[in-house]
Amino acid sequence: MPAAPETAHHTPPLNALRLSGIGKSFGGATILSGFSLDVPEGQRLALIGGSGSGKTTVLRLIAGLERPDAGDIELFGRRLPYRRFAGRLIPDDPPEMRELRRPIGMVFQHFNLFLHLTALENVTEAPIHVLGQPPAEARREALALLDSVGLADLADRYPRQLSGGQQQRVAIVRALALRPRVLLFDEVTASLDPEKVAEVLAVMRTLATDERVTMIIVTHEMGFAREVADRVVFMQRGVIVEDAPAIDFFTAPRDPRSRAFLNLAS
Ligand SMILES: Nc1ncnc2c1ncn2[C@@H]1O[C@H](COP(=O)(O)OP(=O)(O)OP(=O)(O)O)[C@@H](O)[C@H]1O
Repeated sequence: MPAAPETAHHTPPLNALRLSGIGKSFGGATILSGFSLDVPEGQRLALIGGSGSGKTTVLRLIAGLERPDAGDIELFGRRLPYRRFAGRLIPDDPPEMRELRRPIGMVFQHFNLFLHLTALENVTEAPIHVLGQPPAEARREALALLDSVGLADLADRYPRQLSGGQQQRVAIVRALALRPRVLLFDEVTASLDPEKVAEVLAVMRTLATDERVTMIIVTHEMGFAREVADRVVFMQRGVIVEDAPAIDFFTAPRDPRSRAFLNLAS
């Protein structure tokens, strides 16, 4: 059947993210080779796989914490300006790079909060000093966000005075304060005591109902991935083994390696 003609009423969703032919090695070890992935705007993608399969590296490349050795990264249809110099890719236009990456927020396994700042100051730091938001307005918005995750009363505490689950909720709010269009979550519950996992997953579940934000979630929590993700990408040794709607992946995985992984993970 011929494809339906595209009209103003039927435009395909914009890709929030496109990775094409990405290569990445550390030392002599090739972690990713010819890695490609398109993520439409608004999608909730669970990126799963065994330890060392390259999931964190994919997130770090998107966030700009690592440089690709080869390939292109596009955010909202614009290619990140890398150019080849002496056999390596280097950022070509740092201001443009920063601007293109601004809509990306990342939440890490180990929270990465500033230990000398209170919860509130952790949240307002970038809005005030990076975005130039007026401090009073940034504080008002940060307090509302902290309130939305049940932390308004703890806004003046320092990270060491908070539990791991509370610190991780501050870290999520810190990412949200920059109004990201893409949120990257890297095993955000992996460092938490089991009883604190639920409170962080509850916050992420609420976030996942916001249709405008694209989310890429690296997780070992298969129950959570099944519940919030639209799509699952399963990686092994830097290669995508299976890429499927979440419902299909969890009920009828096609690849024997996916089946083996799910049996191990469940
Ligand atoms: N900065 C680095 N220097 C050297 N090797 C690295 C670096 N970052 C990652 N690696 C290696 O790259 C491989 C992939 O790591 P990555 O963290 O992306 O995997 P992962 O799928 O996220 O694993 P996990 O589930 O254990 O976090 C691993 O073998 C890791 O040791």
